[in-house]
Formats: sequence, structure tokens, C-alpha cells
Amino acid sequence: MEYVVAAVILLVVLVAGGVGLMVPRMRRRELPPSQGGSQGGTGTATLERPAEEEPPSLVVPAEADEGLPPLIEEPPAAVVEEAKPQLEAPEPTAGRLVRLRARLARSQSVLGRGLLSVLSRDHLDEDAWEEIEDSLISADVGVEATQALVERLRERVRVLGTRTVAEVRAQLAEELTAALEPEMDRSLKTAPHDGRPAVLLVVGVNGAGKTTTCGKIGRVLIADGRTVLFGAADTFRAAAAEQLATWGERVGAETVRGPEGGDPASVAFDAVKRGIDTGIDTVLIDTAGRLQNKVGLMDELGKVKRVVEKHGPVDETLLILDATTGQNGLEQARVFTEVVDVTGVVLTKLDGTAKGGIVIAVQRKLGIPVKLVGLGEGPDDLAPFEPAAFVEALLGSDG
Ligand SMILES: Nc1nc2c(ncn2[C@@H]2O[C@H](COP(=O)(O)OP(=O)(O)OP(=O)(O)O)[C@@H](O)[C@H]2O)c(=O)[nH]1
Repeated sequence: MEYVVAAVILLVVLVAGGVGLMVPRMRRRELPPSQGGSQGGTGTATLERPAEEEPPSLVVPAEADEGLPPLIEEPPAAVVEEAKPQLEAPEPTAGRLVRLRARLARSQSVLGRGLLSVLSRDHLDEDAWEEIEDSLISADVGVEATQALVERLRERVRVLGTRTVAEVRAQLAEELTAALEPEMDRSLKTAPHDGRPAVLLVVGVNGAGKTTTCGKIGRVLIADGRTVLFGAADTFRAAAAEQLATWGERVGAETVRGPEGGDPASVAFDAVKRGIDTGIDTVLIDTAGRLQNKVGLMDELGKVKRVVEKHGPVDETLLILDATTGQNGLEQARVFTEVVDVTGVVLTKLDGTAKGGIVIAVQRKLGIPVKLVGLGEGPDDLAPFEPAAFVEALLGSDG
């Protein structure tokens, strides 16, 4: 009997203790809704998530956490740091080519300084004109384009009796600019339309700079105020998807990925679908590098495009060409244009070559405008291509 009484007393004590512990906790859980009010303890709450730090397209908002303990128990500074990685603000795009002109130094020494030193001779004889032709050809302008350009320049110098270096420079600049076909439409179709995002497909051979360019274009668009989503349809190389996702994280853009070795067309399809569902402005799809002579791979690229087009037409198909591959790149380029309808070329690595004249050859051979140029490995080293500014950069300002 005594045992029973003792057990009952013990039970009562335990139950009373338990209730005592529970009640304050329950009260605490009721606290958060009142934090939105203007009274008591809200000073710390405003620190937690300033609206402007919100990345535009992160999928799962951290605020979804429920039943958070009271703010007093956590140092507010730590909460802020953990919740939001610092997003980068990409450089504005206007005037980039001018800012990056020094990157063309190698081409400049051939096309600029080299040509101008010949053109500034007192007398332009046959040898001098041949030297000029050689310089242009070695800068990858292409034989045909060079001959046409030199012929016109020669005629102008003869007819106008051009004397000064400044005059010759101006005429050379005009001829080079004309050879770059400034009237071509170089705008990028990145604006959403018909209630869905613009879709850009990025294609090219291995290592041309597709993933990097995708990332850089995303930054350009974000700098211009658009929202962007990346589709990592390069399922062949796991690191490529990782690389693209990192570009996205830096500017708060979501990346849709698939399993390694998965079907690239299905990743591309899902990315566009996600872009439509989340109201994104522009979806950028990175594809795996492929050799133009591999039939299966080229067919796969055609399939990626067809599958994406179930959502609607692709707005831009950008061919990424490595400028350092020179004339060889042109043959690769031609095959790509047969498989997918390329709407623009991005010429990368112009900073690493003395053959800046390749821009002229690319446009002449393909009849497709160079829309952007890559001038370095930095995140903002991509510039809209402007023929006159490009020629000025090649010739240098001290002509
Ligand atoms: N100097 C310089 N390097 C560049 C430029 N664009 C890209 N690169 C570099 O080129 C290398 C290859 O770039 P990626 O973007 O990985 O090339 P990719 O075409 O996606 O490669 P795959 O997926 O293997 O086909 C990287 O080291 C880039 O940093 C550029 O404009 N200038």
C-alpha cells in the first residue's frame, strides 16, 4: 500500500513538472505572428531579411521554416549572414568594348601598329602594299576579304592623293569597319514574349567557352534588369553543370540540371518549362561541346532544339567560336549552321590572339553577325560587338 501511495505521489510530481516545462514553450511558439506588429522586440526582426537582399529566383525561400525560437536566443548578425550569400552586381554593358580595348593588344600590334607603320611611309610602292596584305592575312582576315579591302584602300589613296598618316588611318578604319558589315542586326532577342521567356541556346565545339559565355550573358542580362534561368543541358560533363550553377548562384539565378549522362533534350525542356512556370524573362541553355564531324552528337543537338521548340520557337541560337582556332574554326562553324539555325556568333578569347581579323572572316563566310566578343576569363569580360569601336580598338588611339 505504501508503495502505491509513493508511486502516485511521484507520478503527480512528474506530471506537474512536465506541464511546467511545456507551457512556456507553447507560449513562445505563439510569439512569431505578433512580430510583424510595430511594438516590442521588432527591432531585431527587421534585421533578419531586408527585401532587397532577396535573390530573384531562388526556389525555396528560407522563410518557410516554422516554429522558429524567439529571436533573442540567436544573434541577429549570424542569421543574416547564413541566410543570404552576397550577390554580385555585374558591370553595366554600355561601353564595355571601349573599357576592354586593351585586351586586344595582341591583335592591335599586327593590325594597328604594323599596318600603320607601313601606311605612314612616304611612298607606298608594290612591296608596301604586299606587306599590308600579308599583315591582314596573318591577322586572319581571310584572303578574299583582304584582297578586296586592299584594293579599295589603294584606290582611295591614289584618287584622293592621301598624304598624312592621320588620313590613311581614317581611310583604313573606314574600310575595316565596312568589311565588318556594320548594318547587320546584332541585337540579342532576350525579351520575354507571348507570356513566356525568351530562350537562348548556346552551341559549339569542346572548350570554345560555351559555359563561361552562358554565365557571362546571364550577368549581362541581370545587369540590364532581367531575370534569368540557366539550363545545364551539358549532361556529358558533370563539372559543366556545376560550373553553370556557380555562375547562377553568384547573381541569384536558378539553374535547372539533370542527372549526369541524362538526356540533354529533357533537361533543356524542363528548364524552359520551369522558366515559364516561374515567370522568368530569359532562359539560357548550355549544351555539351561536340565535334562537328560526329554525326550522333550533331543529331542530338538538333533534337535538343526540336524538343525545346515544343514550348515555342528558340529566340537565339548562339554559336560560340574560339578566336584562337582561326580559319579552322570556320569549317566547324559551317557544320553547326547546317544542324541548327544559328542566329549569332560569339567570338571568345579575342584577348589571347593576334588574329582579331577573324571577325571579318567569320561574318563573310557564314553571313551571320558576330553579336558578342569574349575578351578575358573574368565574369564581365564579354562585350557587345560594335564594328566601329572594335576597329578603333584595333588601330589604337594614337594613330
Ligand atoms: N582568355 C579567355 N578565356 C576564355 C574566354 N572565354 C572562355 N574562356 C576560357 O576557356 C576555357 C573553356 O571554357 P568553358 O566555358 O568551360 O568551355 P566549354 O565550351 O563550355 O567547354 P566544354 O563544356 O568542355 O565543351 C575556360 O578556361 C574559360 O575561362 C575568353 O573570352 N577569353
